[in-house]
Amino acid sequence: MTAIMSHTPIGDPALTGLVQRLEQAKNQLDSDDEDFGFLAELLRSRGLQALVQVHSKVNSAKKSMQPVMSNAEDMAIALMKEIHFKNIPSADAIELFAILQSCHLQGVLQSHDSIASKDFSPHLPDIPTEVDEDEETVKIVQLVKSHDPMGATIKQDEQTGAIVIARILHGGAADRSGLIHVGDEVHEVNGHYVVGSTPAHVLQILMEAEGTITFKLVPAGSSAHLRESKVRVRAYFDYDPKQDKHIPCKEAGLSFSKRDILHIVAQDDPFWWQARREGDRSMRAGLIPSRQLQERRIAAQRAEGKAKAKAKSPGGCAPSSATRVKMIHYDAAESEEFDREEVATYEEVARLYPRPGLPRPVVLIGPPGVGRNELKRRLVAIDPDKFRSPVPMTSRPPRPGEVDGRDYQFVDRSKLHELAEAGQLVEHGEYKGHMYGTPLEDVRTLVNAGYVVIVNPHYQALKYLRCAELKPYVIFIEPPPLALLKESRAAAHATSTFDADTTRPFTEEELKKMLKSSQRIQYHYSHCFDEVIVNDVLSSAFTRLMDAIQRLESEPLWVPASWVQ
Ligand SMILES: Nc1ncnc2c1ncn2[C@@H]1O[C@H](COP(=O)(O)OP(=O)(O)OP(=O)(O)O)[C@@H](O)[C@H]1O
Repeated sequence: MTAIMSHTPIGDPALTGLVQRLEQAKNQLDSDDEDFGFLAELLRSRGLQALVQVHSKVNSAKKSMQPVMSNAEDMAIALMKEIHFKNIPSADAIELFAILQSCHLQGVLQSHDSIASKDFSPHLPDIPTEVDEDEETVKIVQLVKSHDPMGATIKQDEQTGAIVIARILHGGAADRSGLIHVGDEVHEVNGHYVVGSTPAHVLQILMEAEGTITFKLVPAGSSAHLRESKVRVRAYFDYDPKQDKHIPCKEAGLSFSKRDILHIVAQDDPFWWQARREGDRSMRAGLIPSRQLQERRIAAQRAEGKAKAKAKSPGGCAPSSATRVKMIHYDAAESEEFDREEVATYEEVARLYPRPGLPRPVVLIGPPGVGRNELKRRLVAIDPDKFRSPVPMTSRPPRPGEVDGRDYQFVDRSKLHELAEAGQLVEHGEYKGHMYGTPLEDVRTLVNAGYVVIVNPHYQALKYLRCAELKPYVIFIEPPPLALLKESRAAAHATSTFDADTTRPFTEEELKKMLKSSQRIQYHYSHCFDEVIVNDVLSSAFTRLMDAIQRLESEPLWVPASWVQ
């Protein structure tokens, strides 16, 4: 009540008016003093006044409001990097790092950037005033034709024969107009009546049109509004829509290369997803084959490969189909261990930020003899307080000078068997009647103690190591081409690892074997690799490895989405 009587000045005229009206109403209405008091207090409250002020400011500035940047997210990452590399960051810097790292702030920055990079112009000319008599059921939409296609595909409805909008590409001209929806019937394009004609005819009109294109559309019963998904995937194959005979519209396709990160914006069509290349702020999404479609294609390619191999088989007597397919790519003897059934198309990914005190283990994969041990040894030697490698177990007795726990953990064969049975060994094997193995638990212990764990297991160990718990960074160490491989190994007097009992150089045959094995591993496991380092000149390969580890500690990197959720 007192609040009404005491006239504290109110800045906003609308609020002042409301308070005055309230006073008048109070005299006319038979209502509770308490209610009026409450309302008056609310209208005079500083909070509401501030809100109204902000609203008025935003309203008046609306026309001139322009985003100053569209890469706030990149800036935040750059800032985080800068803080990370500071020797002794201040408490404020550490707090800022934590704020920038929070997923909520990242979400806000991401939304800001998408809004900021949207271009809502160009301005369209006025819509013609003459419209159909049945104007309630017809809408006229104008789009400006530019180098960007209209951002929609059309098809002929199988039942009615009408030309309808088949899909709207996210961010394309049609999507941005907000006026065209899936299922809308196209009646006219630039004054050409197209009811009863074919999609090809409509496309012809569109191609010939210049400047503004005017559509007369009958809206779909329920407009299927598109909601943009947040899914990111890593592609495991190259795709060129121009080479794809089955894509509904080649111009609407999105080309990409193996390992590209794609932002999937729509998955409503089981065969054709819509996607943008991550970081590509271009307006329009493009069509890409869905996972289901791509898996079918790979299966069909394999079946075709099998059939061809069968046809070629001498004397018409084909070997077992599984072996035959392997022989197309490799010699069968060495391929038995590969899992032929795995079809890598897309993997859902998310960004993983470096976790202070919990470094990701580094897994070096590669063909035998390529130099993984050498690289690991150099890392541990350069900084033993930072890099550690688990000590393997063996069932063989210690040799003179060998120390238990330093060179090997000397254990009973039964212990190694037990761990192997329980799937608790990263890798294990038999050599000259003795068992060897690296316990998974030892990797865990070192990671939790804050060490950057370096392991160089057999590629099949990826099955155990590549998991959400350990979140490893997998680097494939690749041999250089044969000439350079021969030259570099000879110059360094490299010792062959193919024969453990002698210290002789690699033979040419062994180097060729290394290259072949490298191709095989890459063919089957490249979807597990985060990076490939060519071990040509040892010192450069080592520098690249150190750079990779530094990135790992300072940058958010893409990992399987399940590791982050
Ligand atoms: N870039 C290089 N140039 C010259 N020599 C190299 C290079 N990388 C490694 N070597 C040498 O090649 C030999 C084999 O390397 P290393 O033992 O590290 O192979 P590896 O990949 O661990 O093999 P395996 O998996 O069979 O144990 C060693 O003598 C090593 O010093």
